[in-house]
Amino acid sequence: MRMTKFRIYEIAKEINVDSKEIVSFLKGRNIAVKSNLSSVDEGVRQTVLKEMGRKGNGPKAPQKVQAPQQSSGQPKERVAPKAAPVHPAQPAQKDQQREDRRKEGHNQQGSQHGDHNGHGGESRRPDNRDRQNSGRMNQQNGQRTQHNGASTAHNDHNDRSRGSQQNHGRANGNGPRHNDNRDNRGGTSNNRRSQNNPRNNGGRPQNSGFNMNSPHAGKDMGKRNQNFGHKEKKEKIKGSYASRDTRPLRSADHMMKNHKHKNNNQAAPKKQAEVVRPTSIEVGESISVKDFAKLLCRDVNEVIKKLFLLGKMVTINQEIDHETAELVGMDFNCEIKEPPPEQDPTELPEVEDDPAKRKPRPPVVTVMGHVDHGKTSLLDAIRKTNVTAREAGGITQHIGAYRVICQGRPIVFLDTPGHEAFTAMRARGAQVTDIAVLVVAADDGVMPQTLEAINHAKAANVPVIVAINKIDKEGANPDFVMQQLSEHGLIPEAWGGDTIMVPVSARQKTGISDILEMILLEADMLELKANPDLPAHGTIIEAKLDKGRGPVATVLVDRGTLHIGDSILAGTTYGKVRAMVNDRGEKVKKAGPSTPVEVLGLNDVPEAGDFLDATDEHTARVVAEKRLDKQKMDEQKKAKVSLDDIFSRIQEGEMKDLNIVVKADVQGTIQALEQALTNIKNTEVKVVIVHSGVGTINESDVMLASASNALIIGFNVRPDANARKAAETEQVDIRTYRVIYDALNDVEAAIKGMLAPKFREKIIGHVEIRKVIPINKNLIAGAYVKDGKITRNAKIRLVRDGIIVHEGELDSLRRFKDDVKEVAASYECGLTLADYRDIKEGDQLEVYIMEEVAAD
Ligand SMILES: Nc1nc2c(ncn2[C@@H]2O[C@H](COP(=O)(O)OP(=O)(O)OP(=O)(O)O)[C@@H](O)[C@H]2O)c(=O)[nH]1
Repeated sequence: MRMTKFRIYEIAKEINVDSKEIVSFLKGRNIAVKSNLSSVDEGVRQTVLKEMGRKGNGPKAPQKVQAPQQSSGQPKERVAPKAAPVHPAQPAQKDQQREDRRKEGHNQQGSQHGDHNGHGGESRRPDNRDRQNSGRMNQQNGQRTQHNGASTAHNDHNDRSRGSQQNHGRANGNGPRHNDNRDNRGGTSNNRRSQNNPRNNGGRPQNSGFNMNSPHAGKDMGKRNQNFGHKEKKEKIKGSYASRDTRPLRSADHMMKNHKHKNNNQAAPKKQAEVVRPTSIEVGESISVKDFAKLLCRDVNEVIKKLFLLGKMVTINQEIDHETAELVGMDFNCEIKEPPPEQDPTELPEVEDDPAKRKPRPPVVTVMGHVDHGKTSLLDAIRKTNVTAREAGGITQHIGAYRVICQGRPIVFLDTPGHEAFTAMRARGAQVTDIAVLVVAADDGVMPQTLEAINHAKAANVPVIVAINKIDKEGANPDFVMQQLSEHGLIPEAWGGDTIMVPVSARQKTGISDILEMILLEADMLELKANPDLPAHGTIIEAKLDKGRGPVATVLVDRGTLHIGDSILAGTTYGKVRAMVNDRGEKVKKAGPSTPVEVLGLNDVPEAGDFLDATDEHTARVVAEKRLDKQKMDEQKKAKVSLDDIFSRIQEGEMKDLNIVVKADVQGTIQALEQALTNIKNTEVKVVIVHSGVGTINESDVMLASASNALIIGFNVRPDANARKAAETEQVDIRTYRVIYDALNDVEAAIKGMLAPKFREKIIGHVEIRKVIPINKNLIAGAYVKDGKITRNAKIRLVRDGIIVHEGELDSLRRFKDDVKEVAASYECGLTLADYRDIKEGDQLEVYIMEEVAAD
């Protein structure tokens, strides 16, 4: 910015002292000045104003004003104080003085203003000093000002009249007397008003200040033109705020003028400071031209012009899109940014987790395996040998997870063996397990649940370490187990694969430290790390309502550190950590990464698998409430993948893989089905068999399907009661078939979007055959309705040991000797099946109807 220079004589006028006095004052301070024409910078000027201003404003000042060289000859506009910033204290005083004097002068002059106006019209622009002192002059000149055309009084008169005009301008509308004099102010007054007092013209900047209502309008024009000359000069000298750059800033202009009006001397430099415009702004998808201009700090017309040049004809209230705003922004050297995405009210803002600040953390292990292969025994063996023995005074306590120490390093074990808890957790989106230990009994080998466990671990992408248990037993054959596992993709390291397999005996506690060492080795490979210095984030492992303690949740912290007193949010619950208890029943004050602790202080019982976060109290409560609202809404529309909506989900791009769990009565069928299903070709979707097995569809299948968002296809098999219940709560679609072709057709049709079933099967009850009585040639079944009901018209499915042996209809249904339409739960009945006689005691009947599905 160009440095503003001030002439000595200008400063002298400003503070009513002799220029020579200033020259000598400056010389005395070793500031090189030659004469009153020398110029000084703002700093020097401020010094002079400060040091000499007091003197200048003293009682001597009025006399100074009358000095001839100051009241005539010099182009006073050049020293117009608007351009010259002064010490802030002074103008305020001056303003006050001026206001007082204005009142006095005004009272004295009364209506005579009009008479003086003719002179005033030809007068020059007043300088600041004149205006400042005009009140005084009015007082001083007293009678003299009443003589029209008196040449000696002319200047004074002009000065005085301008002084009063200015004050009128400020006070305009405040009283009838001021209004009376409105016209008298003529061009000069209007000119000044237009520059100095936007309030007088409704805040609109006017260039002319020409008052059309004035009876002197014509005269005013002329005067205005003259005054323009002055004004232009002044603008040139000052690099004025009225320049092109600043003019569009109407509101800022307005403010400046108001400000100026109060303090003429301060205006110009401030004005320049306010012109600073943003170099970047945020604009959403669209914005109105008006708002855009406001953000840019530009006049709306400027923006419209730019848009016009871009070929867009828009009006002030019209919306422009982000891209257009970007183009305009470029022209104005302003970057147009996208606003940050809106925060999901049910989620906490992401915490910055700098990988460089992460520190190694202990691994979290889950033990899985087939029933009775020794999962619990292994967990007990590990706990006993590594917790109670090594950590004195510890009374192990079941909190859902525990820590053991091996080679001085902790390992965390989840207490619930089996893949059920693991998968249930995963179904909720939480994956706390780093490593899975698969227990396989050396005397039993790979069993159905072993395979399930393998598939669960694979689906979760968790590395598996195999514990070949019960090696102490007679008939134990670890090699055979290894071979079996190899067939299912787990090839032992000893055979060139990458699966660690450790022979152990949970009963004799052998191989325990080996397996722990292997866990640590695997953990090292995984490079498990977490930053302990962040706000805590963890997963709820277990939660219950304790009579004495209220909601108690076991949390496994996975990042950050949880402290007593932290405000926490867990699923839809929230609260403050009141107390924490570790797996040895000790009270702790903090819990870092991979530390399981019981947490007290939540307002309700969260669910296992919920995430826990430490955050501020308000956020915890608000987010929990929002989650509760969302949960309610979601429950209404929650649905897992079902054959019926596969197509629409493919269309929406939601589904790339169609995950299927296949269960069948014999292994051969599974293979055939798997092959046929994976052969279904579609460009958008790929069929993935996440698990397959022989036997009844069980709860574990449902949980795996839920976790993998899969559907279950059963071939000649049925879901058991637990599976049915789980499928209902987890909203898993189970489809059962008796002909491979039907199954393939359905899947294919669903993928192609052609599956439009008009009927859907609805199971209405379950009946157990308790006795089979042959009467004549018929076989009558004495049956008991276990749940729901059986109706005469219903269809039935005869299931023996989880396998469907017949599907058909009833021939008759009786209670005692009467034919009945239906028999309710807990009643006995007699029934015969249409065209089927192979009924045995213990057979189960699944009773169902085909329900019409409402068209979408
Ligand atoms: N001989 C021998 N028996 C064992 C060993 N480990 C476990 N057992 C026995 O095997 C049986 C089943 O052991 P659990 O630990 O209950 O097996 P699990 O896998 O937890 O069983 P579920 O909880 O029913 O799934 C028990 O009778 C144990 O005593 C072992 O290393 N050697």
